[in-house]
Amino acid sequence: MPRDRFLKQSLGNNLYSQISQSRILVVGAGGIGCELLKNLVTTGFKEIHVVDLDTIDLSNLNRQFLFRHAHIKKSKALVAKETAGKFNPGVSIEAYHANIKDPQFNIEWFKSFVIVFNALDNLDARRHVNRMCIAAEVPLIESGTTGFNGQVQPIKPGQTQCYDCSPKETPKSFPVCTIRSTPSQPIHCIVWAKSYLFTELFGIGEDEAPELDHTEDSDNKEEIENLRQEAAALQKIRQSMGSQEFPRRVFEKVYSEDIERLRSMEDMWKTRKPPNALDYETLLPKATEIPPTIFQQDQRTWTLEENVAVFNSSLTRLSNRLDEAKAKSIGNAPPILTFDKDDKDTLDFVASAANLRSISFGIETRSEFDIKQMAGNIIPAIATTNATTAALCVLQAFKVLQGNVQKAKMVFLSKSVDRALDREDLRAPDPGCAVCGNARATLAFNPERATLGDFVNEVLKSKLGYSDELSIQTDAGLIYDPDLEENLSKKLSDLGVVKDSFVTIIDDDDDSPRINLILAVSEIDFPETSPPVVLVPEALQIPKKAKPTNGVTHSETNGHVEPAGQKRKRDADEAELETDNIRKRGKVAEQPNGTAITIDDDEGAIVLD
Ligand SMILES: Nc1ncnc2c1ncn2[C@@H]1O[C@H](COP(=O)(O)OP(=O)(O)OP(=O)(O)O)[C@@H](O)[C@H]1O
Ligand SMILES: [Zn+2]
Repeated sequence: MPRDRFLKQSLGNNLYSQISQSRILVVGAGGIGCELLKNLVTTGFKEIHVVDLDTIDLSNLNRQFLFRHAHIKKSKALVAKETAGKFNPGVSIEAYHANIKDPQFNIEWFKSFVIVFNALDNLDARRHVNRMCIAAEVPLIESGTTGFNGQVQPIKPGQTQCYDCSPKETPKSFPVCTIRSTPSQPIHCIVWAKSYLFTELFGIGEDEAPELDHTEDSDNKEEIENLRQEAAALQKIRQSMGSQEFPRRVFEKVYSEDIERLRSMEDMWKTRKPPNALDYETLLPKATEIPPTIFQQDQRTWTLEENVAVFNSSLTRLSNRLDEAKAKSIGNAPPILTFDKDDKDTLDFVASAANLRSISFGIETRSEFDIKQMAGNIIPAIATTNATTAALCVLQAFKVLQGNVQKAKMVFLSKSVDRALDREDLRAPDPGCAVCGNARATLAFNPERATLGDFVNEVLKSKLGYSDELSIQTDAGLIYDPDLEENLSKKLSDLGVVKDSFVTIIDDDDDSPRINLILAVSEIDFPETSPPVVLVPEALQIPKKAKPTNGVTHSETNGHVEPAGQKRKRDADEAELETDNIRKRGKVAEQPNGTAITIDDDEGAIVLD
């Protein structure tokens, strides 16, 4: 078949046959996932499993090209299987419309794959797959994109850093006082409009908003109390929703009264510019003259009066919607509205309310288009970035599959004039990493018989030589330490140690503790004569904890060690090519600046750097 002939030519016989026998997993069938599936299918992988929990949305169609309009609301995984399957009739795709964290995807299942690809969009799922791959000792190709930036990280358990070896940024939240009293940037006003004003008027209140960080509350007790009273007053105004007076009352409350109150707190403005109250009466005549089409002009910043016009009109539209919802609602829970960047009424309200607050505080205003990006925390997804990143994932996977993990690289894609692609050597695992800096084994036990005492005394102390200073943690919490002796007589199964969960043994010895031991739990039907609990493997060497190396980790490349992150020009050997041989075998075109080499020989290899 011609397809296979060309694949064999371009990949070489060995890699080709390895690829065609590899059972692989793709987690996520979104932006990167669609591109990846297409690449994997056309590269000759024959058994691909794909998991995605979501259904197809209209906004996915511009880049998730395996999906069409008719597929909206259908399962991403199932439609991706159908469409990508057609690219190569020889492929078998197994699709799961499910969360990768579901118990059916246990360590045994992960072990059945030769390699796993992450094409996810959130930290939590990425961390989970990383942990499962480490436990199952399966290589993982981790990837992600934001706008023009992309990143690929090959992870080989035990040999390279895992996803959790380096700290990750958690989503940004803002102290509540910055948002409610002392904004200084447009984003502060946008968060105020979206998470405070919108939810107080149409939702269930600000306390649920993830963008608001209440940790500083205890330092500002008095101001927090004032803010609570402000919110309570707004709740009263909410009761007049639907009346002609409603927009005026909201406006005057938040842009006049509340601002005057803030202004009167002189201490607050010693080092900052105080805000100015806005006067509804003076603004209204001009605002009423603004044509109603103003809110369609979302690419330019609106004037003060234009913002007032959009504020009034969106407030009326949203009030009417809430009224209609109330008329239709059954049961006790009052209907609410939630902000959605694609819901024009809610966006109009948030954009105009944020801009009015910005004007009051002397902060620059933004166009509705910009506010949409910021309020939805969206950096636009770019199809080209996803496509390039997915291609890089496959190229890195080749190296891992060929056993050349020392040649695999962390690859960065960016919008740069000089160099769109950059790479870094993979680093050695961080000994202090909570996920991979641990010893691992399997804990097998008989749920009918095994007690915590059997486990602690027979296995941990007798066989592995732990001292009394140890504690045991399950996914649900602490089940043993020297103060929890009463648990020793309880069955492991009654303490939450269940199949497919994890148990962590922490050595609390002061002098030279061992690294944590993470046990993946499996239940086995033991014969009556065998011990009720065993570890696999039984003889386990658990190293002592090493002192972290202050972030200066080293990576091994071709047998020599060099500081991670230090860039070195790739030589031909590293590019998996013997320059001389290539020159003899095929055409080598070296670009004048020496940065790119293109090889085109009879075996079809093309390498670009
Ligand atoms: N726990 C999980 N289990 C399975 N699939 C997941 C899980 N978490 C996220 N996903 C999937 O990962 C994919 C990530 O794709 P992508 O980043 O393109 O996001 P999207 O939701 O499709 O698009 P956008 O967020 O840009 O609107 C999504 O299809 C999402 O459903
Ligand atoms: Zn790690």
